[in-house]
Amino acid sequence: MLPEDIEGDLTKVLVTEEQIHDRLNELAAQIDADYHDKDVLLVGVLKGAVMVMADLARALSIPLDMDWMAVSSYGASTKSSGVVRILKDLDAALEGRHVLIVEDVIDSGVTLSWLRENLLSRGPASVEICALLRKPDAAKVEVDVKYVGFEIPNDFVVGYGLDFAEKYRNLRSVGILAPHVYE
Ligand SMILES: O=P(O)(O)OC[C@H]1O[C@H](OP(=O)(O)OP(=O)(O)O)[C@H](O)[C@@H]1O
Ligand code: HPA
Ligand SMILES: [Mg+2]
Repeated sequence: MLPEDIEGDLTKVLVTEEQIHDRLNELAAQIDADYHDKDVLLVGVLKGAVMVMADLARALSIPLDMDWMAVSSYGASTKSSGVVRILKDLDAALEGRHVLIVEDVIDSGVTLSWLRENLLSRGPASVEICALLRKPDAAKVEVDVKYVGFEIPNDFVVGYGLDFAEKYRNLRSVGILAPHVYE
């Protein structure tokens, strides 16, 4: 259920709390199998990936480390600026590490294609990506993503970590933001 004062801000709920929970468990089973003999470092991309990271990490059975990076390209807008900035870098060194980037959404692909290259330049053993949502029709840059939760239409969505101007991140489901909120 949505809080009453927010209900009118969404045109519809796209992915429910239960669907997210079930899909993350499926992805966690794949990741457990793929990394059973490897030490994995989960890299969460602040702030949007906080919820995915927290729930995915708890669904995994393999031992793992967690680190965080903050990058931003949207600010208080529904359009990517196209320029990715590091707001907070990783604490961990990546040489020889198996890195799994955890993201909320791949929209234009600009953030993740930039981030993958940036992390690859630090000498890790591998870099893969797990994203809860992907918008295939919005892709400006192709990104090779190993684990995807849901493919969604090219609408601006909020909830489960995803914001508009820092709001709505705490919604339990993912919904389409009504255009009257941002137009
Ligand atoms: O594929 P792209 O078009 O690059 O968009 C995806 C990125 O944009 C959002 O982050 P944002 O810059 O809004 O920062 P936030 O996570 O703090 O909200 C989202 O969390 C992804 O990181
Ligand atoms: O649809 C979106 N919602 C929130 N943040 C985003 N960042 C890229 N795409 C989106
Ligand atoms: Mg954002």
